[in-house]
Amino acid sequence: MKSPVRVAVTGAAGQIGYALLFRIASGEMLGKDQPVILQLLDLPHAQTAVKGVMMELQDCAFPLLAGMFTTDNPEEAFKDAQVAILVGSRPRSKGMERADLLQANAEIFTVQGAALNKVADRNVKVLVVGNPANTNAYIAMKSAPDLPAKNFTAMLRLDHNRALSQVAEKTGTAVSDIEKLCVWGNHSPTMYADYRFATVNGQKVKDLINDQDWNANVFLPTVGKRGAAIIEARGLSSAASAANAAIDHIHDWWLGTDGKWVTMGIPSDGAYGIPEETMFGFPVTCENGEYKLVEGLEIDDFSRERINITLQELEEEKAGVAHLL
Ligand SMILES: NC(=O)C1=CN([C@@H]2O[C@H](COP(=O)(O)OP(=O)(O)OC[C@H]3O[C@@H](n4cnc5c(N)ncnc54)[C@H](O)[C@@H]3O)[C@@H](O)[C@H]2O)C=CC1
Ligand SMILES: O=C([O-])CC(=O)C(=O)O
Repeated sequence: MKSPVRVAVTGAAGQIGYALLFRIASGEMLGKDQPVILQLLDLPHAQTAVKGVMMELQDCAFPLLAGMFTTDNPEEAFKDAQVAILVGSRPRSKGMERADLLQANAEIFTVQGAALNKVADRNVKVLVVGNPANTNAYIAMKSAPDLPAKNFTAMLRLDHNRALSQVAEKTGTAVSDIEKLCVWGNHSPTMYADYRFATVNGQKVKDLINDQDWNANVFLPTVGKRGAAIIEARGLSSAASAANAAIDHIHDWWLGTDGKWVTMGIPSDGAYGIPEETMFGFPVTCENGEYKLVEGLEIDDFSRERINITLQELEEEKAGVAHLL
């Protein structure tokens, strides 16, 4: 039996938490032979609700759930954590712009970055889900100077999965057969989902679709505004699909992708003209617990324009929180 992995999850009482914790405990994230200890964080007023979720986790009798606790203290929640999924933040409500969220959430991520810096396992894999995810991840990274910057990532996987499904529907193919798709930039409507390199059963997706008008005017807006469409329809932001994307992101980072491309928000090393440290969605492959940037892709004029738009938004978000760092 492997020794348990400590997984910290913030916002444990929230709707993403409810869709996420059971799947972590059942082994879908780190493998069906990997015991886990859940270290849950939420605000003081939410502790009773987290205890209710823990009662349900207990009632599932998951063989891989080796322990769990809840706390409102980040330094307790992140103690020795090997995986930290930072979900807790204020979600966007109907009519609210993401920029409005920036300020309120920035403060949360300076505190949590500092706590990770102090108490987490030195190889902790951090995934920021709470919006604005890229900038929150950047803040956490900058607040944790003693941890390697590469340990901090932001969730672009939901955009990636949304793009996969749209491409599969358009081409009448199976999502599982599509390879080499990626999403560049910010987790926001400016993200640039890019199927120029994608293949399905060896055929080029670009040739199968062969419709730049659909790309620019249907595909990109559909993927980019999907979160808002779900809020409009449900009255609540995406939760199950977001939790699923978080599982995919950590699963692939931990267990590898067998050479397949996935999208992760990672601190830039300067590649593709993205300034160093910018938390940016890039195509990566994962192996031996590390992600690796897919390098050397050609960036055409349309792509450069789209990448610049999402980069500019990230630079503005970064400037908006500079006084906190
Ligand atoms: N990156 C992505 O693709 C996606 C990100 N999101 C974001 O995920 C976040 C969470 O969404 P939901 O679970 O739907 O929200 P929710 O409101 O249902 O749950 C948030 C939870 O976080 C807790 N919380 C707030 N501040 C906290 C703090 N400082 N420390 C610990 N816990 C704290 C709240 O008490 C609450 O239990 C939102 O920011 C949302 O916008 C949602 C969907 C996709
Ligand atoms: O749009 C939102 O606020 C929630 C979110 O991040 C998404 O569904 O992509």
